[in-house]
Amino acid sequence: MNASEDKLAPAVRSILATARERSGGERRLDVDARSFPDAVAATAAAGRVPVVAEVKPTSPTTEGERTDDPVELATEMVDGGATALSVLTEPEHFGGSAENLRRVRDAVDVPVLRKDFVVREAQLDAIESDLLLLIARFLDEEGTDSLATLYEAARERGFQPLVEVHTRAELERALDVGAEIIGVNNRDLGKLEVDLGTFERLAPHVPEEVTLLAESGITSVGDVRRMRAAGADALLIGTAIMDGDVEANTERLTTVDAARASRAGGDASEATRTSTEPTDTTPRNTESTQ
Ligand SMILES: O=C(O)c1ccccc1NCC(=O)[C@H](O)[C@H](O)COP(=O)(O)O
Repeated sequence: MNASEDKLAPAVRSILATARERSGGERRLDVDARSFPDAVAATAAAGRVPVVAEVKPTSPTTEGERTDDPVELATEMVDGGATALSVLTEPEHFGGSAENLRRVRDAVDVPVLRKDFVVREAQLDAIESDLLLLIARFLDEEGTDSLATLYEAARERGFQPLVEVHTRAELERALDVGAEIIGVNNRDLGKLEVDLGTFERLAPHVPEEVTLLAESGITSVGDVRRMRAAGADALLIGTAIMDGDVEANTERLTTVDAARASRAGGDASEATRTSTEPTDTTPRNTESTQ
């Protein structure tokens, strides 16, 4: 175990160990991806909040497992207004599978994210998807490929890489490889605690041209407003959608009156706020780091 792995929650260490062992695909993929930035722009233009709804049967922080057919759940999410879907493919800790992703992507026409823990190039070829998650914290470590290598390899295959970060240093690494889609995970993989302030601290350091997602811990209409006010182009929501009526939950969280505010203090392209509620669009302290 290396020093940075030692700081991970036991469940996450186990996820990473399993991910390292996983085999890759048999042939190099060539993906014709559905554009995520275009889908986000279309949703925003229609006056709704762009949400990536996650098919997440279970997780280390969830009690029990949802065993509904993933295709039914995915269809309900799209009917509820989801801009894109995230499908867990990690089997042991999240109850996912590559087959779930294949079936969901065949059944819907929105972009679909492969939500897995990819650490080596060959693993990119396991299954087609539109978006592909690369978690900065897990890469550039012993036994993994570098973020730069995986980012380029994913792009060459036609994937749209979503680079996930949690700290300022990880954000800089994402920007260094030229990431065009970045997700700030509010969940700390060390303690598995959620703090929406993570997104608020990092968002001012993200250039406007990047498509920026706020991930994890978004449970209420108030949280949606808070993340949009901090500059989120889109929100990745799992638990709050999976818990109960999936279509109604998705609709509730996508129809919030919450235009995105500028991340750098200037005018954001879609910041045509109609809400009468006071909203903080002040630029954040650019000195703050994590
Ligand atoms: O969700 C977990 O318990 C978890 C534990 C360990 C590593 C990753 C984990 N989640 C992965 C995710 O990124 C979330 O599923 C996703 O951001 C949605 O989060 P939420 O809306 O809080 O379910």
